[in-house]
Amino acid sequence: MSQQQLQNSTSDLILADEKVKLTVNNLNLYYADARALNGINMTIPEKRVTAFIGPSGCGKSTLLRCFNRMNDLVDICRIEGEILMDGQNIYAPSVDVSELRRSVGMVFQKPNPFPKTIYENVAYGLRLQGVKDKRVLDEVVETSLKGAALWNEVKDRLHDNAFGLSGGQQQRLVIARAIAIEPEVLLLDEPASALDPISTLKIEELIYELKDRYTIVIVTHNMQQAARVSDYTAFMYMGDLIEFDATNKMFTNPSEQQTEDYITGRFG
Ligand SMILES: Nc1ncnc2c1ncn2[C@@H]1O[C@H](COP(=O)(O)OP(=O)(O)OP(=O)(O)O)[C@@H](O)[C@H]1O
Repeated sequence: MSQQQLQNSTSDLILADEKVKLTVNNLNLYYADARALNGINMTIPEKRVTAFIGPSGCGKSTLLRCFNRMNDLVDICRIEGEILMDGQNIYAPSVDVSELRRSVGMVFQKPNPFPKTIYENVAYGLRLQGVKDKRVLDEVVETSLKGAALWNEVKDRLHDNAFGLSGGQQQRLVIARAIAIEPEVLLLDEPASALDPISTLKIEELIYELKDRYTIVIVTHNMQQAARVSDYTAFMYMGDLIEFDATNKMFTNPSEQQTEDYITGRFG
């Protein structure tokens, strides 16, 4: 798939026509007394790729981490408002956070395979769930590695240590590990920023293929990447959501002057 095809295929989308997967209502987030997110309201459409762009420190990663409650791990972090997934508030007291993180997988900037074999990295989540049947594990490892476009490169070395893979292969392995437990949402925090251009292109193609099955939210510093891979783009600035629209519209005819200034490189 060429980069041109990646871009053109996303051109005629309208947010109002989409099925909603996640809804953010009046979300404020504080690190101690400093407010990092200011009254965010947005909907993330199902089985689409949504990109968060904006200058460093504007709150992209903070907002992304709200979707699987990773910010719970930060002591000084406090949240007001709600986030609904399929209509249920993921911040309700009854929510099982481990279960939420099973449904909402996350991949970070730096590939973080476990110090285990390629096979065991992918099988890890299933083993945690108590799956022991070798046929089931073999099958999930194979389908997940195929799903992450890595199978052909590793099928003859499944029992080698994952650290022997290249950075780009490690990142696809981490994606295979994430999809092995069949999440509904995949959060990608600058997944290609540590990779060379060819590995980056492979990750972008992979994102394009995965969106048929998952709702994908990606934080990226790279505007060309946002334009290539995403269906929808959110532009953030200093904790505010400035504009959120179909990517094609945002990059050709943004509604807000601030968005235009940012995407044309006038600031940020
Ligand atoms: N754990 C934390 N403790 C205190 N402040 C934090 C923490 N994480 C982020 N912040 C602050 O919250 C604000 C938003 O940061 P965040 O990392 O979400 O921005 P970002 O847009 O993802 O930036 P970048 O593109 O540089 O990664 C920044 O002012 C940052 O310093």
